[in-house]
Amino acid sequence: MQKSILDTILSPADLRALTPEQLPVLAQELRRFIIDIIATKEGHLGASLGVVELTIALHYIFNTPSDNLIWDVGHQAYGHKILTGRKDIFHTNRQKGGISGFPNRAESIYDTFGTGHSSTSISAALGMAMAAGLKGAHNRHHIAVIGDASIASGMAFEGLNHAGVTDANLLVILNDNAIGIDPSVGALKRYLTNVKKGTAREENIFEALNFSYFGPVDGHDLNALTEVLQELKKTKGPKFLHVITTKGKGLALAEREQITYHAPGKFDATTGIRVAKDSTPQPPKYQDVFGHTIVELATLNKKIIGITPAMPTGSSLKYMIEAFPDRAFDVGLAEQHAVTLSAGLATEGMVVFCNIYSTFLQRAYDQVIHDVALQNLPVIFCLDRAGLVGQDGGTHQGVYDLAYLNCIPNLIIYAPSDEIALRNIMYTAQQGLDHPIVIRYPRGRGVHINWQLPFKEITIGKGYNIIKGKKTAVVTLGSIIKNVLTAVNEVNASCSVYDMGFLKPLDTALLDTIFTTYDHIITVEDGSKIGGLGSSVGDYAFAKAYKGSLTILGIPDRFIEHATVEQQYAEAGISVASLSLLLKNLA
Ligand SMILES: Cc1ncc(C[n+]2csc(CCOP(=O)(O)OP(=O)(O)O)c2C)c(N)n1
Ligand SMILES: CC(=O)[C@@H](O)[C@H](O)COP(=O)(O)O
Ligand SMILES: [Mg+2]
Repeated sequence: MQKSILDTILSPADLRALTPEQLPVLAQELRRFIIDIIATKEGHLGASLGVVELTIALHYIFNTPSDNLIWDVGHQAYGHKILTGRKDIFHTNRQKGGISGFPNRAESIYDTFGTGHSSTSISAALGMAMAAGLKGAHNRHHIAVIGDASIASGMAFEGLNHAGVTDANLLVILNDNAIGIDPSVGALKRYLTNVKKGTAREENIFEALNFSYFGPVDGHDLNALTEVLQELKKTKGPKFLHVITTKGKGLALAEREQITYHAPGKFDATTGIRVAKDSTPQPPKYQDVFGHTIVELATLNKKIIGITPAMPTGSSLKYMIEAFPDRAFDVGLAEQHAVTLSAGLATEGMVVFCNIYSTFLQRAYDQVIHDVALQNLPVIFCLDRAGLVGQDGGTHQGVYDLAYLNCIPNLIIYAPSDEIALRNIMYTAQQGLDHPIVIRYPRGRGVHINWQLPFKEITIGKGYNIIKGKKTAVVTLGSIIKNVLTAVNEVNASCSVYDMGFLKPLDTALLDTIFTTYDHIITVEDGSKIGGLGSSVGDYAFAKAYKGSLTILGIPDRFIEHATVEQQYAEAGISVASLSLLLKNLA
């Protein structure tokens, strides 16, 4: 059988040997290859399909990896991976032991900078360009490809602001498809739309920032792309190229339903139709419990406001945005702004639910301390995707929140053991607390089919005994209790199980009882072992001169890479099997 052009590309050097006429054929093959693999292996789809031509053009014109190419977020880098020697292992994408779903420096010399969180590419590329300048390597090019949602983030502006006063050999390419995961929002989006329509009356803002501006260019026209990139190669200093693309390009359904096809799960590679989900009733996703409960509460409490930074679908705040468009806001890809905006709203007595994925709140750490906790403003943070998140891997793990929040005064920190507890703590929090509260819950589904029960108030700072046993107490919090209870039942362990619920305030009265009752305490959490529940219990045990032994289980002091959540639990020693083994040995 005759080899496809794609089969002959083992590295960008092979790509650069092609004639310009061969490039559109390669684009077709590359698109097909991505679709065929992602249809069964799952992953991010729309973003990579949208940059197929741009990816080919960049590796064709620039001398990668000597020229540095950085993909912002990195969820659109599948074509880049395939063209840079990873075609044969692309089917292992996002699986344990396989390649990462994001650029990763440990994986390839072509992945010049690890990404996953957005809006870092301009700063990183500028750093590389400045270093090259200092080393006298003035001919090397440094390219940041950033999306229209990601460029609206503060960090991207910080990079542009600095780059504009340098002579760095930096090329920023705006891949403008007018959508993030959800449609892009904000004044910048409006401006970019006007630029595309030729109706922008303002001075070009990128030129105003001292960038040489090129575009807008059709990002699916390989001739236009290669031509403009050649031109850019000859232009010195900071340059900006505005490329217009369609997310999901080449798969009709993905073009039409861009939100769904950002990461569609399994689908038919020919039709694009998604594989039907099991129709038997299932417990709800935690995100939907949040999304529907906030609508219920907002109906009763007119002061409730909902905030999300660019994740209305992922957080399910979209339900409130639909129901109460004047009280629920997608503020764009801007976690820092989301937190301080929430603080501002709280100063005026609004009851603000600020929903941010655990991993993305890392961006707004100072805002949590300086703008919320220090001023003791009762913002209600809902941290979705807390704990281990599975295939997104190391960049997206929500395992640091308990530790990085534990040390902040004034914060209440709660991890519901199930979706009913999530609902009840949301109800409790909106009644008015004296402090800000962080509610952290995992990716995925809860455990109850009937979860929409009447609200019950939760007592702040109170933990509970769930199972009574002898000698050993297992002390836990959050949804990981499911693994603990399953393990206890499986091995018929004669231990007690405590659901602390709150990391802060810690139920020290309950701990006092536990210290006097048990010789051995095991803490279990799906957060970093350092600084979370185990650390707090350990500190308190030390202060109380507890004579028994303490075993702390949680996420070890290393990054947990992509795998299924179950595999990641096993790696951390908190899977049902690992807990069963531990409890069995105790018995
Ligand atoms: C700091 C941060 N917040 C949120 C996200 C989640 N996220 C991943 S992709 C994405 C949208 C990116 O949109 P855009 O930059 O336009 O790229 P596109 O998907 O359109 O290629 C968001 C919000 C993230 N990765 N990082
Ligand atoms: C690339 C990125 O950051 C998002 O697309 C993320 O993968 C979403 O995660 P969920 O699938 O958990 O919403
Ligand atoms: Mg976009």
